[in-house]
Amino acid sequence: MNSQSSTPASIVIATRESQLAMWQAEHVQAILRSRGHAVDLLGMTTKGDQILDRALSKVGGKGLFVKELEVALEEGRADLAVHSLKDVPMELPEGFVLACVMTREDPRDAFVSNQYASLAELPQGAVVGTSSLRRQALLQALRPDLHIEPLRGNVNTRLRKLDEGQYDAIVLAAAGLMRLEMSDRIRAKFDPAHMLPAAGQGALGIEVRADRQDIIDALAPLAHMPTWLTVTAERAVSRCMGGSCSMPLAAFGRFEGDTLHMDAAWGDMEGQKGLIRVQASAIVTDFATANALGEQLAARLQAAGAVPAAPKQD
Ligand SMILES: NCc1[nH]cc(CCC(=O)O)c1CC(=O)O
Repeated sequence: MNSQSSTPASIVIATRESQLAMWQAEHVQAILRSRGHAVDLLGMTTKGDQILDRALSKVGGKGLFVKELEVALEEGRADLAVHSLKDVPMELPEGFVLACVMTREDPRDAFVSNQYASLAELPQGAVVGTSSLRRQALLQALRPDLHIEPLRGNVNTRLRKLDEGQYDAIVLAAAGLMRLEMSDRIRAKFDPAHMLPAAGQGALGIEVRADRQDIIDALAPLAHMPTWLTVTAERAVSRCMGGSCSMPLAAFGRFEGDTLHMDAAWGDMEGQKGLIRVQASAIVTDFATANALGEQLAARLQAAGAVPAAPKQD
């Protein structure tokens, strides 16, 4: 397909149909409309069945949901996809790029419970729901007495399971609850110093085909550079650790002037090394310095005993 560089007549956003995904797509739709673009949504039902074999074999990466949207981009049925950056694999499949990263919502994790106001108030041996290995490792370091039980599903499903009484508390990203106007469910926000967020948590990234310069140009004004640089450093930690959702890994950065202060944590799945935490700071002004800082954090994690997953060949 030819590379296009004119202003697009109308822009189509591919989106999953969960409430959070729809909110995120509509958010980008509203911003683009306010900038004078005509924007439509292409809602896509669940994974698998809509993926054509041809395209499936071409696209790599992890999340099936992300893949499905990429197929729509590849086939030209849509122009962009909005993702929670936390769910986007560290390496996009060939032919796709992040056109921009937008302003970050609250990056913290939220403590959600119908009986207890905070983690500290949970009784000994209370049951906390999360399927995130990162949250599990960090919670266990804070409160070794807690019973962590798996909790899957979208945000609404997880809240329903809490309300049914299966857990004393659950941990969710504050950003998701705030976007869905369910901040009233948040009993406490964790201090990132205790519950270090996942790389990219709370930030939205917009994925496009690398050859769609017209869309990349249209999205340029939506970029928030401090967020983009911060999540670039966070994602570099993850990439260097071979991170995926099957590794308990946290990476979080915040700017103070030009200096990006970073924290990272890695949890030992076998439990022997416990939780390894490192810090580093550097002046970050571009993607190269952001990546270098993330790589330094990953090197420090490994020097302290963290074990990266099988290296990627590139
Ligand atoms: N893994 C699911 C997911 N992906 C993004 C968010 C929340 C929004 C965000 O972090 O941007 C959530 C829910 C959660 O972790 O509680």
